[in-house]
Amino acid sequence: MSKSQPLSYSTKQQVVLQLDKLNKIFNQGTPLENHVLHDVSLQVSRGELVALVGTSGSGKSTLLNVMGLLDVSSSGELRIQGHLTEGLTDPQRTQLRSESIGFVFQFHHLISAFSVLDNVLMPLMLRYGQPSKTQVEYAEYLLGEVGLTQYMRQPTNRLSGGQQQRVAIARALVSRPALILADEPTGNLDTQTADEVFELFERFNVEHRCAIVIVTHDPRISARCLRTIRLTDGCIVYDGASADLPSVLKVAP
Ligand SMILES: Nc1ncnc2c1ncn2[C@@H]1O[C@H](COP(=O)(O)OP(=O)(O)OP(=O)(O)O)[C@@H](O)[C@H]1O
Repeated sequence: MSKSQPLSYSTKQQVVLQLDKLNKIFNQGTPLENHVLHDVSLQVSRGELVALVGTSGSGKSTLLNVMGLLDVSSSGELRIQGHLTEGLTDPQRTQLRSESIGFVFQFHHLISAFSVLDNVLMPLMLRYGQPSKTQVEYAEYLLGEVGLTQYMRQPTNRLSGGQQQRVAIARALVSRPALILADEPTGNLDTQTADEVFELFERFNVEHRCAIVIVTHDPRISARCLRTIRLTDGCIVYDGASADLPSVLKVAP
């Protein structure tokens, strides 16, 4: 699978993410062994907006990292857009990740010395080198969509936390990924800014039909996702409509 050879998955593929009996054991076989994810099975389809919730240490970030090919599982199967990921080489995993997945983290990970526009273009520059005119225009369009046209040429460190998170969302979308993985993207924002940022996720979820999995401790945010997956000690204890989540499982954080 060379850099110039796109992966041959069907764009009609509706299941974007499929996990089958996935386990993650840190420090396996040592006295520090820590079995964090236990037989996690789930599917996420195109256009779904899913909240991933659970108490601190329940394994949410670990699961998100494995889903995003940032970490490997210890056993089980993970498919991204139909591609079985076990057995892929590192370059193949990188290619699949950059073609299929956009990431938004709590602390945005922007490069402060670069302009807002260059930060958004970064995934494309890493993949293709110099971005094309069409790609630059799309990045500019996305910055318009997140309300940052006037800041495009400024370094990101001049922006507020909410504005920086908007840049991170535009950056996650610039490759037109089928899947967005967001780890507490509103965690360090005030309530109003968190709501505004989440509204962007909602909008892009509808307009671009990307699947979004969002780790959150905020019950207001998870309630606005149609589906909630709840982890307890690395096991899925609930996967269904957010509206039907039993109140005993709603307890924050
Ligand atoms: N690299 C690692 N090596 C060993 N153990 C790890 C590693 N990363 C995470 N863990 C352990 O995995 C468990 C789950 O951590 P994780 O960060 O996934 O939880 P979380 O649900 O995201 O927590 P939080 O809500 O506090 O972010 C914890 O016991 C943590 O100590």
